[in-house]
Amino acid sequence: MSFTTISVIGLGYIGLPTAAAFASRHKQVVGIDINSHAVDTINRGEIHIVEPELSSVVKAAVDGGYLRASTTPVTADAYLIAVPTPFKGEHEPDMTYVEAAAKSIAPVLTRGALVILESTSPVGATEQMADWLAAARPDLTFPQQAGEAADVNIAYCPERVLPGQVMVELIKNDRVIGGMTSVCSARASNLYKIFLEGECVVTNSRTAEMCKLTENSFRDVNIAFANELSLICAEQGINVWELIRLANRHPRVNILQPGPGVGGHCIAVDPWFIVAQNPQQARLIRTAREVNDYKPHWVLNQVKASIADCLTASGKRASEIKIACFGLAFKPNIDDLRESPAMEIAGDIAQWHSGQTLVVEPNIHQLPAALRSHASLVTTADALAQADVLVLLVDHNEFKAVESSQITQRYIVDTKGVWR
Ligand SMILES: NC(=O)c1ccc[n+]([C@@H]2O[C@H](COP(=O)([O-])OP(=O)(O)OC[C@H]3O[C@@H](n4cnc5c(N)ncnc54)[C@H](O)[C@@H]3O)[C@@H](O)[C@H]2O)c1
Ligand SMILES: CC(=O)N[C@@H]1[C@@H](OP(=O)(O)OP(=O)(O)OC[C@H]2O[C@@H](n3ccc(=O)[nH]c3=O)[C@H](O)[C@@H]2O)O[C@H](CO)[C@@H](O)[C@@H]1O
Repeated sequence: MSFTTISVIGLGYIGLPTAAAFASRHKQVVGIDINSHAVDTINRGEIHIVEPELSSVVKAAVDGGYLRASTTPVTADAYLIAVPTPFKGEHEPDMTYVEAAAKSIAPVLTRGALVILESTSPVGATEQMADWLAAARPDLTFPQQAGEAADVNIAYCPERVLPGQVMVELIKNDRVIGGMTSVCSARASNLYKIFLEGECVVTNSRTAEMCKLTENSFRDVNIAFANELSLICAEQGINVWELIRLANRHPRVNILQPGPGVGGHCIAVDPWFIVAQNPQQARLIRTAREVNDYKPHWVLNQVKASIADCLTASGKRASEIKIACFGLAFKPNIDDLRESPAMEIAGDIAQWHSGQTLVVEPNIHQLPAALRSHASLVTTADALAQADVLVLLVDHNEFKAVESSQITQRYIVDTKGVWR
């Protein structure tokens, strides 16, 4: 059965580009979101998030009549669920958004529908989602009871696009297809082939769930290695950036870069899903999370030491010292502040420091509420002209473009090795 109508549930960083990609191939796409501001914005042909090349694709899709957004679920041939899966409490996966999304589409499901879970999820989540749908629709059969002959097909197909390059990677990346049966996998592959240039690699739903968690845990562990090296090098008086450059000249060594910590919606979150389900086995994965989560505290201590040096050398009072934090986003050249170590560090500095805290973040127009009363948003030029202590937290292109002649300060904490 082919796909004429497609519904994407959750129109955020993943759902909106996915909906726009299907619509750009002239499928009839209805995006569903509980956020009416997002829905209204999309229906005007505009976007509520920052992602290169997304806005023109959404505008063309909406203007062409292929994409519309709504707060009310509608019947479709295929449903893709891309709602948040954060953690709650002691790093337990919070599946309440997936549960709500599944329950919201259950009433409009029809025989022959395909439901795909794209949200990053713990192992077993797709089977759980199938149970929620089956409980809500006893008149339809699902793969658990009916196998290949089920009325509704279900698959887990994780998303692995890199924020900042979503519109390219969405099309080009290979995609893992974890159908609950082989029919589910075949149908899910056919759906993605509407826009996919990469390959569809078929497995079962549990392996596909674990594959997504594995990819991000692999990266987290490797970044933790780099962050641990940065602590060791500071102790030993060695430049960690030079050290890594040299070690990476070995044909089989490829160390990642240290930074202020690991942020974002994914790498700082997903490894915990493995730890939560496998507390005895996942020792390295847990330690990597702890190493990366410790890094912002270490940076804060470096900043405090720098301020102490500045106080001694300048004879100023602490309240007269101006600190400038460069960057709030969780990685370079994006506006996403979620789970950002830079935000955490800037927030802690602003709370703790009795003098002025200046913040430079070229990708936002207003400081987030948590910072607004303790810090001011300024330009790079103003921060460089006014501050006594510079704290570089994100390697945005704008900061990389600063000439060494523009930096007159002696007190610099550079977490990304940009102003070495
Ligand atoms: N952002 C990424 O880089 C990325 C990459 C790969 C996988 N993922 C995963 O994809 C999923 C979505 O992430 P995101 O970054 O797009 O999140 P997001 O917060 O940007 O977007 C999620 C959207 O879902 C909406 N929503 C919440 N509950 C809903 C419901 N019941 N019905 C309809 N809409 C609902 C929210 O209003 C929001 O607009 C998560 O599981 C995430 O881990 C994200
Ligand atoms: C396996 C993988 O690649 N997964 C990607 C990842 O996307 P992301 O944008 O979250 O990933 P990163 O760019 O790695 O950034 C994460 C944090 O790590 C910091 N960092 C990075 C490299 C480094 O050498 N040193 C660092 O310190 C960086 O500053 C930032 O805070 O998860 C998405 C959602 O699941 C995936 O879809 C996407 O494929």
